[in-house]
Amino acid sequence: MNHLKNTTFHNYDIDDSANSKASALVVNDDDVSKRMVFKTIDVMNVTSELSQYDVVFLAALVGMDRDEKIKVIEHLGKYMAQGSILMLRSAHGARVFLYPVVDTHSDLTGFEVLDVFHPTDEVINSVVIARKHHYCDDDPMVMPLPGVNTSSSSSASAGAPINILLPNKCSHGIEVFNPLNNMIEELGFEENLS
Ligand SMILES: C[S@@+](CC[C@H](N)C(=O)[O-])C[C@H]1O[C@@H](n2cnc3c(N)ncnc32)[C@H](O)[C@@H]1O
Repeated sequence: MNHLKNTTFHNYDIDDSANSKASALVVNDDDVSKRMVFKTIDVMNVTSELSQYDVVFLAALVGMDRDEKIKVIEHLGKYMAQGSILMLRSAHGARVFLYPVVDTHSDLTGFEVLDVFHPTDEVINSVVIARKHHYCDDDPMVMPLPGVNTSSSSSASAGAPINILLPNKCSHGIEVFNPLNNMIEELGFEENLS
Protein backbone atom coordinates (compact mmCIF):
# COMPACT_ATOMS: atom_id res chain seq x y z
CA MET A 1 0.00 0.00 0.00
CA ASN A 2 2.97 2.29 0.61
CA HIS A 3 4.61 1.51 -2.71
CA LEU A 4 3.64 1.73 -6.39
CA LYS A 5 1.13 4.44 -5.60
CA ASN A 6 0.18 5.12 -9.18
CA THR A 7 0.16 1.53 -10.40
CA THR A 8 -2.96 -0.32 -11.49
CA PHE A 9 -3.06 -4.01 -10.55
CA HIS A 10 -4.98 -6.58 -12.57
CA ASN A 11 -5.56 -9.63 -10.36
CA TYR A 12 -6.38 -12.93 -12.05
CA ASP A 13 -7.73 -15.82 -10.01
CA ILE A 14 -9.48 -18.98 -11.15
CA ASP A 15 -11.58 -18.91 -7.99
CA ASP A 16 -14.31 -16.27 -7.81
CA SER A 17 -14.52 -16.51 -4.01
CA ALA A 18 -10.78 -15.69 -3.74
CA ASN A 19 -11.38 -12.57 -5.84
CA SER A 20 -14.43 -11.60 -3.75
CA LYS A 21 -12.41 -11.86 -0.54
CA ALA A 22 -9.48 -9.94 -2.02
CA SER A 23 -11.69 -7.15 -3.35
CA ALA A 24 -13.45 -6.93 0.07
CA LEU A 25 -10.02 -6.23 1.59
CA VAL A 26 -9.52 -3.09 -0.48
CA VAL A 27 -13.09 -1.86 -0.89
CA ASN A 28 -12.76 0.70 1.90
CA ASP A 29 -9.65 2.26 0.43
CA ASP A 30 -10.85 4.73 -2.21
CA ASP A 31 -7.49 5.01 -3.91
CA VAL A 32 -6.34 1.37 -3.90
CA SER A 33 -9.77 -0.04 -4.79
CA LYS A 34 -9.83 2.13 -7.92
CA ARG A 35 -6.47 0.69 -8.97
CA MET A 36 -7.39 -2.98 -8.37
CA VAL A 37 -9.13 -4.92 -11.11
CA PHE A 38 -10.24 -8.49 -10.33
CA LYS A 39 -10.77 -11.03 -13.08
CA THR A 40 -11.98 -14.59 -12.53
CA ILE A 41 -10.21 -16.76 -15.08
CA ASP A 42 -7.65 -19.56 -15.34
CA VAL A 43 -4.36 -17.78 -16.10
CA MET A 44 -3.72 -20.43 -18.77
CA ASN A 45 -6.61 -18.86 -20.70
CA VAL A 46 -5.17 -15.34 -20.50
CA THR A 47 -3.17 -14.76 -23.66
CA SER A 48 -2.43 -11.51 -25.55
CA GLU A 49 -3.73 -9.48 -22.58
CA LEU A 50 -0.54 -10.47 -20.73
CA SER A 51 1.57 -8.38 -23.07
CA GLN A 52 0.22 -5.13 -21.57
CA TYR A 53 1.91 -5.65 -18.19
CA ASP A 54 5.34 -4.37 -17.12
CA VAL A 55 5.44 -6.84 -14.25
CA VAL A 56 3.61 -10.14 -13.66
CA PHE A 57 3.49 -11.56 -10.12
CA LEU A 58 2.86 -15.30 -10.08
CA ALA A 59 1.45 -16.70 -6.82
CA ALA A 60 3.21 -19.71 -5.31
CA LEU A 61 0.27 -22.09 -5.68
CA VAL A 62 -0.49 -21.40 -9.33
CA GLY A 63 0.85 -24.70 -10.58
CA MET A 64 0.68 -27.11 -7.65
CA ASP A 65 3.62 -29.24 -8.74
CA ARG A 66 6.74 -28.66 -10.80
CA ASP A 67 5.31 -29.86 -14.14
CA GLU A 68 2.24 -27.65 -13.81
CA LYS A 69 4.37 -24.72 -12.71
CA ILE A 70 6.65 -25.13 -15.73
CA LYS A 71 3.58 -25.11 -18.02
CA VAL A 72 2.36 -21.87 -16.41
CA ILE A 73 5.81 -20.27 -16.76
CA GLU A 74 6.01 -21.37 -20.42
CA HIS A 75 2.57 -19.87 -21.00
CA LEU A 76 3.62 -16.56 -19.43
CA GLY A 77 6.84 -16.67 -21.46
CA LYS A 78 4.80 -17.01 -24.63
CA TYR A 79 2.49 -14.05 -24.02
CA MET A 80 4.31 -11.57 -21.75
CA ALA A 81 5.94 -8.56 -23.42
CA GLN A 82 9.62 -8.82 -24.25
CA GLY A 83 11.67 -7.21 -21.49
CA SER A 84 8.84 -7.35 -18.95
CA ILE A 85 9.46 -8.72 -15.46
CA LEU A 86 8.16 -11.94 -13.91
CA MET A 87 8.19 -12.15 -10.13
CA LEU A 88 7.45 -15.60 -8.86
CA ARG A 89 7.63 -17.50 -5.63
CA SER A 90 9.57 -20.63 -4.92
CA ALA A 91 10.78 -22.48 -1.83
CA HIS A 92 14.11 -23.49 -0.38
CA GLY A 93 15.37 -25.95 2.26
CA ALA A 94 12.70 -27.64 4.37
CA ARG A 95 10.13 -25.20 2.95
CA VAL A 96 10.00 -27.28 -0.24
CA PHE A 97 7.59 -29.57 1.65
CA LEU A 98 5.09 -26.72 1.69
CA TYR A 99 5.44 -25.01 -1.70
CA PRO A 100 6.41 -25.98 -5.25
CA VAL A 101 10.03 -25.29 -6.14
CA VAL A 102 11.09 -23.43 -9.27
CA ASP A 103 14.51 -24.52 -10.52
CA THR A 104 15.99 -21.24 -11.69
CA HIS A 105 18.48 -23.07 -13.94
CA SER A 106 16.00 -25.11 -15.94
CA ASP A 107 12.40 -24.01 -15.34
CA LEU A 108 12.53 -20.45 -16.63
CA THR A 109 12.89 -21.00 -20.35
CA GLY A 110 12.64 -17.71 -22.20
CA PHE A 111 13.53 -15.66 -19.11
CA GLU A 112 16.77 -14.27 -17.73
CA VAL A 113 16.98 -14.73 -13.96
CA LEU A 114 17.87 -11.40 -12.36
CA ASP A 115 17.74 -12.25 -8.67
CA VAL A 116 16.77 -14.96 -6.22
CA PHE A 117 16.09 -14.36 -2.54
CA HIS A 118 15.68 -17.11 0.06
CA PRO A 119 14.35 -15.65 3.31
CA THR A 120 15.68 -17.03 6.59
CA ASP A 121 12.98 -15.58 8.85
CA GLU A 122 9.32 -16.57 9.24
CA VAL A 123 8.57 -15.75 5.58
CA ILE A 124 8.15 -19.05 3.73
CA ASN A 125 8.44 -18.28 0.03
CA SER A 126 11.61 -17.53 -1.86
CA VAL A 127 11.35 -14.78 -4.46
CA VAL A 128 12.64 -15.10 -8.02
CA ILE A 129 12.82 -12.09 -10.34
CA ALA A 130 13.28 -12.78 -14.04
CA ARG A 131 13.07 -10.79 -17.25
CA LYS A 132 11.49 -12.03 -20.45
CA HIS A 133 14.13 -12.25 -23.16
CA HIS A 134 14.26 -9.86 -26.06
CA TYR A 135 14.09 -11.83 -29.26
CA CYS A 136 15.85 -10.54 -32.31
CA ASP A 137 14.11 -12.43 -35.05
CA ASP A 138 12.24 -9.40 -36.36
CA ASP A 139 12.99 -8.50 -39.94
CA PRO A 140 14.83 -5.21 -40.18
CA MET A 141 12.62 -2.37 -41.26
CA VAL A 142 13.45 -1.06 -44.69
CA MET A 143 12.23 2.39 -45.56
CA PRO A 144 12.63 4.05 -48.96
CA LEU A 145 14.14 7.51 -48.68
CA PRO A 146 11.61 9.71 -50.45
CA GLY A 147 12.82 11.80 -53.36
CA VAL A 148 16.42 10.56 -53.27
CA ASN A 149 17.80 8.46 -56.07
CA THR A 150 21.23 6.93 -56.41
CA SER A 151 23.65 8.57 -58.74
CA SER A 152 25.53 5.33 -59.20
CA SER A 153 26.88 4.71 -62.60
CA SER A 154 25.88 1.07 -62.39
CA SER A 155 23.02 0.49 -64.78
CA ALA A 156 21.35 -1.86 -62.29
CA SER A 157 21.03 0.79 -59.58
CA ALA A 158 21.05 4.07 -61.44
CA GLY A 159 17.94 6.05 -60.64
CA ALA A 160 16.69 3.49 -58.10
CA PRO A 161 15.34 4.90 -54.79
CA ILE A 162 17.69 4.51 -51.82
CA ASN A 163 16.40 2.23 -49.07
CA ILE A 164 17.55 2.84 -45.53
CA LEU A 165 17.76 0.08 -42.93
CA LEU A 166 16.10 1.17 -39.68
CA PRO A 167 17.15 -0.48 -36.42
CA ASN A 168 14.41 -2.80 -35.15
CA LYS A 169 13.32 -2.96 -31.50
CA CYS A 170 15.96 -5.64 -30.78
CA SER A 171 18.91 -3.52 -31.68
CA HIS A 172 19.24 -1.75 -28.32
CA GLY A 173 22.81 -0.80 -27.80
CA ILE A 174 23.93 -2.22 -31.13
CA GLU A 175 25.63 0.21 -33.41
CA VAL A 176 23.84 -0.12 -36.71
CA PHE A 177 26.06 0.68 -39.65
CA ASN A 178 24.23 3.02 -41.95
CA PRO A 179 26.37 4.79 -44.53
CA LEU A 180 23.51 7.15 -45.23
CA ASN A 181 23.36 8.61 -41.70
CA ASN A 182 25.34 11.72 -42.61
CA MET A 183 23.40 12.20 -45.77
CA ILE A 184 20.07 11.99 -43.92
CA GLU A 185 21.24 14.58 -41.43
CA GLU A 186 22.37 16.90 -44.16
CA LEU A 187 19.13 16.59 -46.04
CA GLY A 188 17.18 17.18 -42.83
CA PHE A 189 15.10 14.05 -43.27
CA GLU A 190 15.38 12.92 -39.66
CA GLU A 191 12.36 14.83 -38.47
CA ASN A 192 10.15 13.41 -41.17
CA LEU A 193 11.12 9.82 -40.42
CA SER A 194 9.86 9.65 -36.84
C1 LIG B 1 -1.85 -18.78 -2.36
S1 LIG B 1 -3.21 -18.06 -3.23
C2 LIG B 1 -2.60 -16.46 -3.59
C3 LIG B 1 -3.60 -15.44 -3.34
C4 LIG B 1 -3.22 -14.03 -3.73
N1 LIG B 1 -3.79 -13.73 -5.06
C5 LIG B 1 -1.75 -13.71 -3.72
O1 LIG B 1 -1.11 -13.59 -4.77
O2 LIG B 1 -1.18 -13.54 -2.62
C6 LIG B 1 -3.14 -18.85 -4.79
C7 LIG B 1 -4.33 -18.49 -5.65
O3 LIG B 1 -4.03 -18.96 -6.96
C8 LIG B 1 -5.27 -19.29 -7.56
N2 LIG B 1 -4.98 -20.14 -8.73
C9 LIG B 1 -4.49 -21.39 -8.76
N3 LIG B 1 -4.34 -21.84 -10.02
C10 LIG B 1 -4.74 -20.81 -10.83
C11 LIG B 1 -4.81 -20.63 -12.24
N4 LIG B 1 -4.44 -21.60 -13.08
N5 LIG B 1 -5.26 -19.45 -12.72
C12 LIG B 1 -5.61 -18.45 -11.87
N6 LIG B 1 -5.57 -18.56 -10.54
C13 LIG B 1 -5.14 -19.72 -10.01
C14 LIG B 1 -6.04 -19.99 -6.45
O4 LIG B 1 -7.43 -19.94 -6.69
C15 LIG B 1 -5.62 -19.17 -5.23
O5 LIG B 1 -6.56 -18.18 -4.90
